[in-house]
Amino acid sequence: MANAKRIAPNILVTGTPGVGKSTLCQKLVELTGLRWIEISKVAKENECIEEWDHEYQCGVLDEDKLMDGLEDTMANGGNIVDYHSCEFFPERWFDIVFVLRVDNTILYDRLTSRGYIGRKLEDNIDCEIFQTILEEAQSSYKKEIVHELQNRNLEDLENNLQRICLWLQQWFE
Ligand SMILES: Nc1ncnc2c1ncn2[C@@H]1O[C@H](COP(=O)(O)OP(=O)(O)O)[C@@H](O)[C@H]1O
Repeated sequence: MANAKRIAPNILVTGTPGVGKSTLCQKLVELTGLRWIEISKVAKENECIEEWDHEYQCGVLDEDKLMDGLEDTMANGGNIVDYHSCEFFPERWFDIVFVLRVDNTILYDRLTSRGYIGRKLEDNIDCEIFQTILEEAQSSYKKEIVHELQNRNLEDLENNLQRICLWLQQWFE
């Protein structure tokens, strides 16, 4: 079994930028004590950025270097991985995958208040409208471990936290 040696499960939280991954992960860490792995941050700290994409104002990942660096941590389990893409992670790493979703009008407001404009703003809105990350997750992981979670407001957030904590409790049992 892929998770035979894990002391705790590995959770992937993914979705378009602005859907609320960091907010959810921060709360999950407080509730569960699991380790939060923010891929963008880890990539920067470990020099896993190959180049800078000027149009999108973001780094292009050296995926192989990043994966090698995370392998031992992931093998032990107990991690919540947070990233806006998911197809390049090894499938065996994750016990469950959550894809956060929001209505595009809500996402628009969140991204404009973050300072996104022009192409970067439009492409991220399109990414959500065309459910690109959900489809990416469904084609990269077993369908039964991929869960779509609406994350429009604080009530959704609360429900999502409860649902994930319940799943975790069952995993430990
Ligand atoms: N469930 C929610 N309800 C209302 N606002 C939220 C919710 N989740 C996140 N936000 C807000 O949306 C913005 C983007 O959230 P963030 O967690 O940074 O998203 P991501 O990590 O996916 O880019 C932040 O301003 C955050 O406060």
